[in-house]
Amino acid sequence: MTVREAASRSFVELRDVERRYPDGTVAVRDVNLRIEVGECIAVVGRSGSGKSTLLNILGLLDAPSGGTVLIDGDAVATSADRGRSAARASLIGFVFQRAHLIGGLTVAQNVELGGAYGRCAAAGDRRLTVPEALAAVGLEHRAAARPETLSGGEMQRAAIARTLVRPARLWLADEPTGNLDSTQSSEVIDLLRRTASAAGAALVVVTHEPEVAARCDRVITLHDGVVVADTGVVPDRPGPGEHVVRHGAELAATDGGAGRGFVRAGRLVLQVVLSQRARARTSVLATGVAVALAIVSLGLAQSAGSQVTRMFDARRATEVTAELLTSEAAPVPRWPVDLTAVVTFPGVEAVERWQHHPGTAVASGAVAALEADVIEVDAAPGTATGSTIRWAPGADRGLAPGEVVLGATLADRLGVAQLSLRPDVTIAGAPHRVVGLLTDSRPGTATGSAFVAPSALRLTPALRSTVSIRTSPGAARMVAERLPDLIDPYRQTEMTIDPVAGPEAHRGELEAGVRTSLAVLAGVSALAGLGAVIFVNLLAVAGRTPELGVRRALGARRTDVIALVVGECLVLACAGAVIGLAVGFTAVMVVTATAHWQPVFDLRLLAVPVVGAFAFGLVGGLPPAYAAGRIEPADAVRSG
Ligand SMILES: Nc1ncnc2c1ncn2[C@@H]1O[C@H](COP(=O)(O)OP(=O)(O)OP(=O)(O)O)[C@@H](O)[C@H]1O
Repeated sequence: MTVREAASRSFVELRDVERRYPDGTVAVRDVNLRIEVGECIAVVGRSGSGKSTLLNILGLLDAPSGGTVLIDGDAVATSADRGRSAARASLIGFVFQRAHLIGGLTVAQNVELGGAYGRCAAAGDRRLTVPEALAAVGLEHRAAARPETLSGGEMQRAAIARTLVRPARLWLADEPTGNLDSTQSSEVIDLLRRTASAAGAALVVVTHEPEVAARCDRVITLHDGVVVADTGVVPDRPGPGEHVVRHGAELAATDGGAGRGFVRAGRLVLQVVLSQRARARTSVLATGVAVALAIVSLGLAQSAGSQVTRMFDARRATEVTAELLTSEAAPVPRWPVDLTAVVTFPGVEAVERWQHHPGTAVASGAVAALEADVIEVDAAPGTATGSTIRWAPGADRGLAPGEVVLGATLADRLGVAQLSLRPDVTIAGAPHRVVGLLTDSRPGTATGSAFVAPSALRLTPALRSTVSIRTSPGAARMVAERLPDLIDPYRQTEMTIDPVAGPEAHRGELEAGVRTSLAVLAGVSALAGLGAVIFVNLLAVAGRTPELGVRRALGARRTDVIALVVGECLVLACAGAVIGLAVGFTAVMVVTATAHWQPVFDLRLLAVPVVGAFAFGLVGGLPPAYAAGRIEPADAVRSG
């Protein structure tokens, strides 16, 4: 560009500008204007005449549907959002009717936000630091105050300070005194004029108030979207070459690089998170509950699974039962069953052999004769079978010849259930003293049988023997495999060995069932939490439309707003995940301790909060971020 071109060029130029809204309303048309640096212009007109629309086009919040807007010779108004955002950040300052300060941030933080999205600097850049800007508007004593505690005039002064920390050279004020009384109104307009002039900026004020318009150098009147009067240009201003603004690619170099941008974005995220306590609490809570539920479900799945395993090991892998059958034709095995080899086999802890003599005559004083199953047992029943015996007072808890332990049912039938009376019964014609009652027996319902020590009684032939073996944990399978050789090396008897029939298969099935159902519970709770997080964040974004609009007006690109919302969601999700992890592990400890289970902590569970934080932050943050990215700044600042 030649010096001549620069000299003949206006700072802002509108050529045949038109704005037609999608519903067909033509808000402004045929607007041709030139604005020079240093001018103070009032835009007046009846309600609906197009003043705000014109201001939004000048402020690059809205794009014209026809015509050209040149700022410093660049047609930025019709460029893509990214270019308009960058130009907004570097050139434009807004003072809105309602100040649009962000609640939850302090006045100083609000002012600081004015420079937060600036990616470029002007030569001779006159922007102020936050304390300087606050001092310039007389608000240094309210730096730490919340915006909601300021008076209307103070709010507008804070909004002016927010513009002073920007390198803005086109200041746009939409009804800046609309909510103020006449004294405050004059003060604010004078302050605006003074500070805009000191910043070397042009000031355009939309107003309904004639007193405000009277304080400006030039008045433009709109009627039905058309400029019907313009009092002209005041020549007392810096020359167009005096402020050369560098923007676009050339200015990106002054951005400070990706690292600084990241730190700046992080600070903005933290500001929002800390300022929106209620939303932060709800969001953290939803993530925390979901992560805790997932941890509890998965943690308990492991503990419960291992509990199932141990129960199986404890109950099943320590027991072996062998049934030995002979036939009536050859009731006595030719090779005598010898349990010595079984008793001394490694891992065997106790052996108990029952020889069943069915249909043996049993009688008592009260009952003449019954046929019952008489079982010869080496010692007292219960060493390996876990049978429960109620012993008679003074009995030595063993069976000697001439003594009998009666099954509780049989004792009832014989009318000898009163052990204290030391009853006698007759078995196969021989008298026996009842020394105990068998009330429960795991290998079968033996409460109808009578137990005697091996003796010379003339009993019916034993066609069935049961050998019950208790082993050390885990040895049952090996004992079962070797049992036929140990008991009956020549295979004289028919033998069934129970159980140890692949308990791992059932165990694995059961364990998998427990794990699957709890994993489904974990998944459902995670989805419910995610839904809650998305809902809360969408609500939060909807409530923040004016705030996000202000950020956009201050130069934030769509991607900045999206990154801000996703960043906030990530921070909240991380906080929730940490809390969820702590609560989840505590709950697993409490539940397992209460249920006397062995707690199982798989380090892989630590992945749950990490994955949870990312899933809740990113997946939960994307829908609200998308909604935030779609906010149109022009509509958003109007809606506030
Ligand atoms: N987003 C929109 N969609 C459709 N029509 C719109 C939209 N925004 C504004 N308008 C219409 O465009 C016209 C100009 O509106 P604008 O807000 O610019 O006027 P204004 O002079 O600023 O009014 P006021 O002084 O009441 O704020 C009005 O008829 C308005 O209803």
